[in-house]
Amino acid sequence: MTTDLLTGRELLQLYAARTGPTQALRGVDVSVVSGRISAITGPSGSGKSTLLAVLALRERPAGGELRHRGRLVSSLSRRELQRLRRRDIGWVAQRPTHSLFPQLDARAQLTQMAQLRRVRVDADAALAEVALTSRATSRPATMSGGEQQRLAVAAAGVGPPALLIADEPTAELDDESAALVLRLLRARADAGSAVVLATHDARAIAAADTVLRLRHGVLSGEHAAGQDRTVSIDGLGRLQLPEEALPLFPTGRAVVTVVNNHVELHPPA
Ligand SMILES: Nc1ncnc2c1ncn2[C@@H]1O[C@H](COP(=O)(O)OP(=O)(O)OP(=O)(O)O)[C@@H](O)[C@H]1O
Repeated sequence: MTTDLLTGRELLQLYAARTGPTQALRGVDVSVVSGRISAITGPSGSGKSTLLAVLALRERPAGGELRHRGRLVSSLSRRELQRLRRRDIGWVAQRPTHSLFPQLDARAQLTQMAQLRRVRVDADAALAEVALTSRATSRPATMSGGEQQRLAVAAAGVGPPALLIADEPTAELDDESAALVLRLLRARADAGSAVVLATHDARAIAAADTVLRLRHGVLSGEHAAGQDRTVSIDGLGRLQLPEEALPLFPTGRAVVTVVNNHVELHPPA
């Protein structure tokens, strides 16, 4: 089943900085679809983690409109938001220990998550899925970074949740661990979760159904696997060219020709 779980229009996020407000998101339109993996990619500081935090309902956007199953998120009460975050949204932080309970062993991480979400989990099967059977009674602090990451993804995926969000889930992983994590994310998407990743990792990008590219807080491109890339054009007609096209326009100017039903851009002669 593929349906829009979240839709964001003109999302804006600002942070206070010493030099004045930083615009981390500057008018992002995005749809998050159940049953699919979306990868958000882009250079460091382009707004990936910020967009994840907004989509995970952990941060309120400073502007724009975010809808969850058609309802305006800004109209939800604090209690409704808390309930959604606890029951429906799995979150894997950039540092996996930030999304794990430090005092619980690996098996208890999964059963605790199941209790919070009011679902059942076969914890041993879930640990086996990420090759952590031998670590069932280990706490996060005694596990390697890769094991912590696999555990964090397994715990976030209990349910499965309607929305599963992971910030750089494969960045520090060797190929074998990355494949396990990506397989688990695919299994959760197949079970109905909308999966959203922020990633620089070519392995994760290749595993996604849709890739969104952010640059300077603006969505500069989007493409679904096997399809042409599309870019957003805002109400004023502005678009961002793909990064690889920029060297064609070293002066920052282009000659624009509208030809029948398409537009051509050339460097000035
Ligand atoms: N809490 C905050 N306070 C102030 N500025 C912030 C905060 N969080 C993010 N920013 C700024 O917002 C912009 C976007 O940051 P964000 O972390 O979303 O980027 P990113 O693409 O995830 O980067 P990275 O790949 O390095 O994790 C950056 O300029 C960053 O410095």
